[in-house]
Amino acid sequence: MNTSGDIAYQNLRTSFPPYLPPPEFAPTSGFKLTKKLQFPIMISTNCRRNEFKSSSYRVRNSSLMFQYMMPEDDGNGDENFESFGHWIHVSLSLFPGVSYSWWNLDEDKQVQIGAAKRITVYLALRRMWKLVWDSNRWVLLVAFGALTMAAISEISMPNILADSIFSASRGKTTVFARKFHLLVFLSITSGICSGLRSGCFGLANIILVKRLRELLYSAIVFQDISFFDKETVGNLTSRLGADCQQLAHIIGNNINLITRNALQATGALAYLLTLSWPLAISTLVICSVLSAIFLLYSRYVMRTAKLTQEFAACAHDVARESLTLVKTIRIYGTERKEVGRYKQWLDRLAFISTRESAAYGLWNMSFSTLYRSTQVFAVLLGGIAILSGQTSAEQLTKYVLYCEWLIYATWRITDNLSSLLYSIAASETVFQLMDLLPSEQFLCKGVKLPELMGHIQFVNVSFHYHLRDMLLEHINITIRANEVVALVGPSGCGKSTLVNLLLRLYEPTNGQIFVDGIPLWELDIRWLREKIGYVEQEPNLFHMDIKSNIRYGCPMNTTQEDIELAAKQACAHEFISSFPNGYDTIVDDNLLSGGEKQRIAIARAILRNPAILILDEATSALDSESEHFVKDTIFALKDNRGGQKTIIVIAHRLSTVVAADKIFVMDRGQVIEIGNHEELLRKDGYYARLVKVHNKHPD
Ligand SMILES: Nc1ncnc2c1ncn2[C@@H]1O[C@H](COP(=O)(O)OP(=O)(O)OP(=O)(O)O)[C@@H](O)[C@H]1O
Repeated sequence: MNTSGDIAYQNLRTSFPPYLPPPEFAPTSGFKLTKKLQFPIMISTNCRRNEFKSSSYRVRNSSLMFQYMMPEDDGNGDENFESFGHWIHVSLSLFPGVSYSWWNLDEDKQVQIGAAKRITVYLALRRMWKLVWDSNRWVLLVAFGALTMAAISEISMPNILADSIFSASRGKTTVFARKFHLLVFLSITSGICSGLRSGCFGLANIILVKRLRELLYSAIVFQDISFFDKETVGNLTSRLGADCQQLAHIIGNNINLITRNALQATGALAYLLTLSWPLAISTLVICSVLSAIFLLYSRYVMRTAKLTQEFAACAHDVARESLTLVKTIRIYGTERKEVGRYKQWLDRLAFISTRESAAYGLWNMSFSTLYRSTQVFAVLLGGIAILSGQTSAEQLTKYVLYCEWLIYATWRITDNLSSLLYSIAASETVFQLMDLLPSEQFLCKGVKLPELMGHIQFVNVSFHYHLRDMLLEHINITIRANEVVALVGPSGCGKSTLVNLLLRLYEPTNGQIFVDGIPLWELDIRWLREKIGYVEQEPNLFHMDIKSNIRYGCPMNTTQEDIELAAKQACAHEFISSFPNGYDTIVDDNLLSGGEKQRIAIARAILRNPAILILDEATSALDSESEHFVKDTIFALKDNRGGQKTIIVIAHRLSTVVAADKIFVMDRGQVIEIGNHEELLRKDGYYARLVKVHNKHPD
């Protein structure tokens, strides 16, 4: 790459990072910045276009923002010709439809979201209408009743207004008084009805957003765990927040205003037709032209809406992630990098919004021009009609007033229609998520056994995560009821995954898991999970008091004494009691140490007196003394508290596993050794080697 081109390119990248491809896709030679850095500046089409196209950066869309690079001048170039070509290029870029048009949108994202099923305006409206109607139909009935009354009152007023003025000018006192009283009556009616209309539609907004969020949230919560592996939390919360709010405007604002203005427009048109049909038709023609322009504009709005929605969700996701990991960011000093990452999405949002605003400006310009020309046209035609004695000044006044109403109503309709289409476009992803069927696990009612013994069998089980290689291969293990077993093996060999399969968080790719002789998928999974106590490596706490955190998800009624006993067994009572508010202290994920969180999670698992207890590195953050105490208590619980327990322990510390009845040694997704501590030592295999290493470097 030549030096000047290289530096220039780097400068451009620094200034406009989202709009230029990364350096590996940059033109390699023969490019320099032109002298004319005028708006809009572009990337020359002679550069390595195909490479640009194949990259994730769409130069076609973005280049047209501000950059202009031309092949390096060999010294013989014709300046005038270059300038002329430049301006042609610039002028053409202002028109939509040209491949390098300024109006082209950054549609990389659309490719990704293209899977979202298209929804028609009718279907979206019907769904939203039903949501409000089913919750409170009276709100809608009163709202539409008030809307109709207000619209009729308002549209009658210009006619009566003109009648009053002209009756006064003609000295007809009685007529004037009657019209004046009518005006007062209509003013009061329209005032009351408008207030009622706004209030009821506001209420419909609230109902709709609440129902949308309820339904969307419950649709999301009941998805398979693998769904959450694919979707980001920020994306989902953005759908629940901003997108639902956007959708709620459809009934409360858009439909409300569109219906009101449609009624007013119909009334105005009816009056116009009675006044003068040629004038009415000329106004109609102008309204039709406006509608045609609006159609073009609305199609553009639909596309910008979807992109805005997606980019906003991505920005939200980045912000959520950065704020959640703020400590890591501070420690690694990556604040600026994170701001840059967030800004990248804001830039893309601004890119779309700029075009959207420009399109809105154009649309408003067309409207204003046509609106004014209607008035000019009316005065011209009306003036000719008055001069030739075909119409009166009163009729012309009424005509001009109603003409204004008609055009104004048309503008309000189209304006709200564009906002409606914007929301409908945003509704696609929301409805798509809402329509997801709950996980199979919640749809089928499985078998509930009278008692869970805790006999577990993995028969030829294989498994891989979505888009990953096979992780577990042909696992055949048996865990007898009331046995304590340990899973041992190097990090990443699939120990936690094995447990995830037992909890049915994922389904095996092959093979079957049996619990008490029944295939796992035949059992009522909620019932089974009630009987399992699970403590994960990095337990999470909810933002609520410690007592509620320990009691969380417990299927039976518990007293304060039960909670305290469980906390004592988990070695948690002492530190909880040291807090000023004891068990009522509000905690969350950030307010306790790792070891404290683990102890609360262990207390939570002990409290529910499970038939199967799974401890996945559950004591890894505890000091040795507490770990031994907790381990001894848990093992002692085995035959205690009204029922036996099968205990599965995953641990790296060998001190935790030596007491197990059976140890499964895993490596690269396979169980390679089975036996108790002594048996495995005698085998002198992988486990024995682990013990030797451990004895050399005890933790
Ligand atoms: N949700 C997931 N999606 C894709 N891959 C995953 C997922 N969860 C775990 N993995 C991958 O599966 C492999 C096994 O993970 P697993 O947590 O079962 O290992 P482990 O033996 O419990 O490790 P450790 O002892 O470090 O906890 C890892 O390579 C991990 O990256």
